[in-house]
Amino acid sequence: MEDLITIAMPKGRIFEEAAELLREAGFRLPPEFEDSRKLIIDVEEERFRFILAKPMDVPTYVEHGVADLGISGKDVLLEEERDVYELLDLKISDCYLAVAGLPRTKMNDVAPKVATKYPNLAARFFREQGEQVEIIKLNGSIELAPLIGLSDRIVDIVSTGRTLLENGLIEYERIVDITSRLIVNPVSYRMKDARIHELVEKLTDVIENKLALDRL
Ligand SMILES: Nc1ncnc2c1ncn2[C@@H]1O[C@H](COP(=O)(O)OP(=O)(O)OP(=O)(O)O)[C@@H](O)[C@H]1O
Ligand SMILES: O=P(O)(O)OC[C@H]1O[C@H](OP(=O)(O)OP(=O)(O)O)[C@H](O)[C@@H]1O
Repeated sequence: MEDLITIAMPKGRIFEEAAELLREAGFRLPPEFEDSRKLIIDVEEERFRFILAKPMDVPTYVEHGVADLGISGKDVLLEEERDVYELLDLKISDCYLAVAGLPRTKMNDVAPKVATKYPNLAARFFREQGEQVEIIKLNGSIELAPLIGLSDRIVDIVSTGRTLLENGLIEYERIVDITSRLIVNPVSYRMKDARIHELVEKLTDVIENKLALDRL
């Protein structure tokens, strides 16, 4: 279908908030949308197709054009640096990225080690600070690394701060605030501009209304 719009959705913790936002913007998503194990979900009467991907892979699908749009954490966009445009800050799933470690410790002078799920972002951050570090890529439980001597520091997401606290770690530096973004493939943006603009306008209204309510 020529004017079908495909949206890459991140499975996991962003998914429900993103689905709620889409419903509020008028999408008639099927009731089983949030519970399904299907990876492709068509909402035919609205000519939208959703594909469900790992959060870190969403920009890849959008860059390659197999998805026109995608929803992605800013952390993922900063790590992946894919050729996509960022259209809208959805203001959901907020958290931040920080440098953390054991209290009262200095980074090893000779070969400081930093464990993270975000190797590109972390390397860039320390390079910009003029610090040479060795990056150790992990896939989860990042807070474990300084506790057992794998690294001097970590670069990881902080949300409530509970994981740091319960593991006796402290934050040394806040790197960047994170929210989820709507991203678009540059070609789709030109070819399907009317439908994409319509969607962006609806989402913008919902986000602004929510912000106005929060301010009350
Ligand atoms: N406390 C948090 N921890 C991690 N990510 C968070 C948090 N709060 C919001 N986020 C957002 O959610 C996204 C990660 O979602 P999720 O944890 O489902 O994916 P994931 O890291 O690929 O998970 P996993 O590897 O455990 O399957 C991040 O990219 C970030 O933008
Ligand atoms: O500040 P908090 O509210 O404690 O949240 C932050 C923690 O949540 C994430 O881990 P996740 O739960 O995704 O598990 P993981 O270690 O397997 O990535 C993140 O990597 C932190 O460890």
